[in-house]
Amino acid sequence: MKIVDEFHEIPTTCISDALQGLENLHSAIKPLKEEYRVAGRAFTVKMVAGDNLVVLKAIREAQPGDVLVIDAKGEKNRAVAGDFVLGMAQTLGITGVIVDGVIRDIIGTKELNYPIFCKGSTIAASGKAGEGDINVPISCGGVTIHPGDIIVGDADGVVVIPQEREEEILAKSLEKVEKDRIRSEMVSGDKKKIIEYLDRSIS
Ligand SMILES: O=C([O-])CC(=O)C(=O)O
Repeated sequence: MKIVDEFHEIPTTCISDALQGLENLHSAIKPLKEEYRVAGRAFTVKMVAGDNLVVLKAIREAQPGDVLVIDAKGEKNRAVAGDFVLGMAQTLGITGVIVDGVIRDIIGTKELNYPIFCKGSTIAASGKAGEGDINVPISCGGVTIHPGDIIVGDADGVVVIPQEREEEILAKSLEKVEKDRIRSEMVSGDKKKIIEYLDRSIS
C-alpha cells in the first residue's frame, strides 16, 4: 500500500500524538462535513489575502491525488473559492482542499461531497489581480508546509506529516492506534477495571 493510503486509515488524533501535537493546523480549520476524510500530498498555494487568481493557476498545475493547501492569511471576508472553482478542482482529481480562510456558496459546495477544510463561509468573492505563488513553502493554520508533505484531515482537523519524517511517523501513529485499542479493551465498560486503570494512572 502507498504510504499516503496507509495514513488515510489512521485517525488524525493518533498522528497528532505521534508528532507531539506540533504539526496540527489551527483548530478553526474544520471539515465542511464531519464525515470528510482526506489524505494526499500537499500542492501549496500562497495567496495575497482576498486575491484568488493564483488558486486557478494551482488547480491547473496540481496532479490528481494532490491536496490543495491554501495559505489565505486567515482572511474571513473574501472567499478563496466557491462551488464553481471547487467543483473544477474535484473533477480534475484533486483529492481535497485545505484553506486557512473561507469559501462561499456553502450549500452548493456541500452538495459536491468533496473534502474541504476551512474556517467557514462568506458572501464576497476575492479579486483577480494575480499575485501569489504556487508550490512554495507556506504557513497555513500556524504550521509550515512544504510541497509534497503528507496532509491528513478528518472530523477533528488537519495534520501535516513532514516528508522527511513520514516513515517514522507512520510507525509511531500505528503504535498509537494499537495502544488506544489495548487501552479501551482493558477497561471496556467495566467499572472495576476503570477504577483500577485510574488508580494506576494517578499513582
Ligand atoms: O469565482 C470565484 O472567485 C469564486 C466563485 O464564485 C466560485 O467558485 O463559484
